[in-house]
Amino acid sequence: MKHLPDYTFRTEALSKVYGEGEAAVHALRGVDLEIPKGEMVVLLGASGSGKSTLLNILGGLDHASGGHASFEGTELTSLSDRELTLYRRQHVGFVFQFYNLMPSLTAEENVELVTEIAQNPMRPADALDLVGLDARKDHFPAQLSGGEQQRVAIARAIAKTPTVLFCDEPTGALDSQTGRAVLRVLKDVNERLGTTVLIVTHAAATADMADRVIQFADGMIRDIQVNSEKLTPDEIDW
Ligand SMILES: Nc1ncnc2c1ncn2[C@@H]1O[C@H](COP(=O)(O)OP(=O)(O)OP(=O)(O)O)[C@@H](O)[C@H]1O
Repeated sequence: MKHLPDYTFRTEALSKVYGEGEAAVHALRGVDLEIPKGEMVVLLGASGSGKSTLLNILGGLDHASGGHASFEGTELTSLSDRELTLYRRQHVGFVFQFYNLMPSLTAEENVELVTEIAQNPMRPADALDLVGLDARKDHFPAQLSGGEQQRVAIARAIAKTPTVLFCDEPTGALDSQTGRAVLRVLKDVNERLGTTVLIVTHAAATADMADRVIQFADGMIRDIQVNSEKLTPDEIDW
């Protein structure tokens, strides 16, 4: 019997239009996609090609205008706002370019903000340990480097043990050495926790460490590449 892979996400003819009439922007124009469980996926494409829009729809932050998108077989496009909120809370972690940490809280307290409302959280100290910051848990964001702050943001995102981790330009504000450290953490999360990881980035070299590389252009997928061999964050040519 043929083994069918389990998919975290599938989309079919997914479209998104912002605005109406002459001001309408067609951000997604029919996206067909399958993302198998547990993969690390990199989305590349020029500015304005629709990458963040796709992430926002798959992450339950925005509604599609047409087509289908499913998460583990559940149709996201037919969920109410309340159901999308529950979906995000249970299954989705987000990491953004700017870390969005609360400046008046320590690293550990920033992570606790999430674990307090999560269904099946890790201990905040364990999440910080996983990103290599256990020794910095009592530090405030201003006492941490950019890369360390991003690792706190990753700890916060993974502490609720999400099924999927969305990262929009996670290394965009970091130098190459610090960026590598952040990518090592993302790879670790993917491999050790089995979390499906989607990374939107302009750093094209990141693609070499992905299982799957999706190239976007003008709201459509231009190319999908499956890597038979992956490089480590230390091997990629930044
Ligand atoms: N809220 C919005 N209202 C109107 N247009 C929008 C909105 N969000 C995005 N767009 C437009 O949709 C298109 C796709 O934007 P999107 O942010 O998805 O692209 P992107 O590939 O993520 O770009 P970047 O790499 O610059 O982040 C762009 O033309 C953008 O201007």
